[in-house]
Amino acid sequence: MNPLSIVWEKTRVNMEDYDYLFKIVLIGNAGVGKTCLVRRFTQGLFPPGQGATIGVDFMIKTVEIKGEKVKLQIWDTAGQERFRSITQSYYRSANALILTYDITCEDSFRCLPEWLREIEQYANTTVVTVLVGNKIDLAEKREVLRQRAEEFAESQSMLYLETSAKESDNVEKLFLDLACKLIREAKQNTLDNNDTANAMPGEGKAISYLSCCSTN
Ligand SMILES: Nc1nc2c(ncn2[C@@H]2O[C@H](COP(=O)(O)OP(=O)(O)OP(=O)(O)O)[C@@H](O)[C@H]2O)c(=O)[nH]1
Repeated sequence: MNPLSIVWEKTRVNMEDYDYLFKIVLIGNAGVGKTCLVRRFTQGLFPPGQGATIGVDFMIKTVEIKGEKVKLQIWDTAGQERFRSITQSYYRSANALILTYDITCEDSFRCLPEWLREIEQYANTTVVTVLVGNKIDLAEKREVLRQRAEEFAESQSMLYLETSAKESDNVEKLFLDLACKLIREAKQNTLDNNDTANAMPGEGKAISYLSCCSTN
């Protein structure tokens, strides 16, 4: 077979590999559990002695929702201040941001307005943002009341969820609910743009969503 046709075949297969492609970026203070959330969701494990992320890490997971294949590109950013200029460059093309804090660490909650300023400055205005309070397995050490976090999230038009990467509480729900919301918005957007006739499987829907989705 001509090598060119092999390349074309592969491209064609890849294009049909999924119905939607979404980019999700996790942000938040160092040590709140971003990497553990990603690894719990993508690999089903809680890594022992997880070290700090250097720069940005990347994982992919494809899930099936109501018969449609959804490819999630998940970007795990370093929370440390010194990596901020690198991580900011990943906001722009994100379809969704998971802003994470640690329910046992008041400081990580108090920094949220600073993170929101970053989002406002660097992310697309249409990005979907979810606030996540992680480490709920450490209930006895809780420093941030759920109601306070819920009210804060509502005031900022963010979705809110509490998770435990360690115990696997709400981790699947976090990513799957987010994927469902992104699909809904992509479909709405496709309808609004009336461009379904030209959409290629695994290609057109994501592209039209990426370019002009509406959120929250
Ligand atoms: N008890 C408990 N510990 C957790 C949980 N999630 C993460 N941790 C612990 O918190 C620490 C930091 O976790 P990471 O996932 O590395 O945090 P991070 O937000 O990615 O940190 P940076 O990469 O520095 O930004 C590690 O010691 C984890 O074992 C959780 O749900 N429960």
